[in-house]
This record gives sequence, C-alpha cells and structure tokens, in this order.
Amino acid sequence: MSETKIAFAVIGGTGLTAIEGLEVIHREVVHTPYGEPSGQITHGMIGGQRIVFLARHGYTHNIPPHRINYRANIWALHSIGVRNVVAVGAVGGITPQMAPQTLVIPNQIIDYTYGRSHTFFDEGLRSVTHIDFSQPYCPKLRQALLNAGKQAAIDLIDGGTYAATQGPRLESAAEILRLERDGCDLVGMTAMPEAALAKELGLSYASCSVVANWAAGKTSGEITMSEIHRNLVVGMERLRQLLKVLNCCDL
Ligand SMILES: CSC[C@H]1O[C@H](OP(=O)(O)O)[C@H](O)[C@@H]1O
Ligand code: HPA
Repeated sequence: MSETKIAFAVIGGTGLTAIEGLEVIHREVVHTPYGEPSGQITHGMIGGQRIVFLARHGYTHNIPPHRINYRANIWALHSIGVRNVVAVGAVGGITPQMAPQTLVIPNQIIDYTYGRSHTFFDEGLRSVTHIDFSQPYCPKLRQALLNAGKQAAIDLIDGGTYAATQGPRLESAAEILRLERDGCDLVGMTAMPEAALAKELGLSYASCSVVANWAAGKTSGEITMSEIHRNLVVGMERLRQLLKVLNCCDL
C-alpha cells in the first residue's frame, strides 16, 4: 500500500484513457484474486492532490464494456488503499436537459446488464450477503463533486437516473423509449456492476457522466463515433478542471 493517502481514484472510460496534465509518479501492476484489472494503476498528482487513475477499457481502449473485469478493477483500487472512486463515463442523453457535452452527477441506476460477474459475495463464508443499494452513489462524494463544480464555475446537473445497458451495440429507438418510461435520463454500459462492487467493498463511489450524444431516436439520423468523440473532447476538458478542485478531505 502506498505511504501517501490517496485523495481519490478516477476510473476513466470512453474519451478518458489518460488525464491530461496529471503529473505521473509511478505506475503499479496489481494482481487480484479475480484476475487482472484493465491495466496498471497510474499514481499521480492533480491540483496538488495525490490520486490514482485506471482506464476501464484499457489504456489502448481495447476492452469492450461487457468484457471489463469489474471485480478486478474495484478490488485492485481497494487493495492499494483507495477509499473514494470517481467513475467517469460517456453516456447518451435521454431526457431533454441531458444535452451533448453536459456533465451530470447521477443519483440513481437501473441495471439492464446480464452475464457479468457482478458480486464479491459469490462463495465462501460471507456468500449470503445482501448490501443496501438504495443509494447506489455515495451522497457525500456526489456533493463534493457538485461543490467542485461551483468552485470551478462548471455547470453540473445534480441527479439523474443512469440506465446501464449490456452493449456493445447502442440501443434501438424503442429501447430508449422503454428506458425513458422506466424513468431513466442517461444511458451507458459500465455503471453496473461497477457501482455495486464498489459498495460491496465499502468504497465511496460517485460518477460524473459526460453526455456524448442524444440517445437513439432522440434526433434524426444515426449516432456516429465522430460526433461522440467531438462532444467528449469538450466534456472531458471540463471534467479535468473539476478534478483539479475536487476536495474529498471531509468524506
Ligand atoms: C459509443 S461509446 C459507448 C461506450 O462508452 C461508454 O463507456 P464508459 O462508460 O466507460 O465511458 C459506454 O458505457 C460504452 O461502454
Ligand atoms: O447512446 C449511448 N448508449 C449507450 N452507451 C453510450 N455511451 C455513450 N453514448 C451511449
């Protein structure tokens, strides 16, 4: 375990395979009982704070959402002393306020994924353990992110329900209408089981979702990767400014 306290970990997704401006201290290989994480853990400094970074899809973005070893990633972060996890994810916007380039701090999740290794309580002495998941995201860490937004003058949407779909394909327009009827505001493919695994290990976990596109059927025409990447470039720069002032000291 590292000597200096880690203020928080960032799990980066699409559009965030590295944090520009992060002063890298070292990279650490961590093995876990659940297999290998998505890559090495990068230790560094941002805004005068010690943080770690892990690229969820790998540093070359070669692991699709349904094949990510979520258990290894969360276990690895926990094992090196991480207590606060900021999960960054690209999402499609479903409800009208969720326009491309917007940053959202979601407060709820609905899980539509299947076939993923989704729990640490699978076998052994504590196999029958049922964690409370009424608040999937840590309210204190969410508030810290919202405070950072105020401090850095970055508009953030406070709250929203994230639909976690299986992918890797995007959704049909009818699927998005169904998610909307279910009460979802955003759609992405990685919040589950990541959020639940973090909670099983007692980590504070919150997310900053960066809206990359209008979800399927919300505009005419197809969703293109070039549109997604263009919007993520803008959104991720705002995210970087947010991370610089994020204060997790009082959590
Ligand atoms: C069309 S991009 C879809 C891809 O991007 C998101 O990844 P992440 O959540 O890791 O930023 C989404 O969940 C999909 O995996
Ligand atoms: O429209 C989307 N659907 C699912 N995941 C996504 N990640 C970015 N955009 C989307």
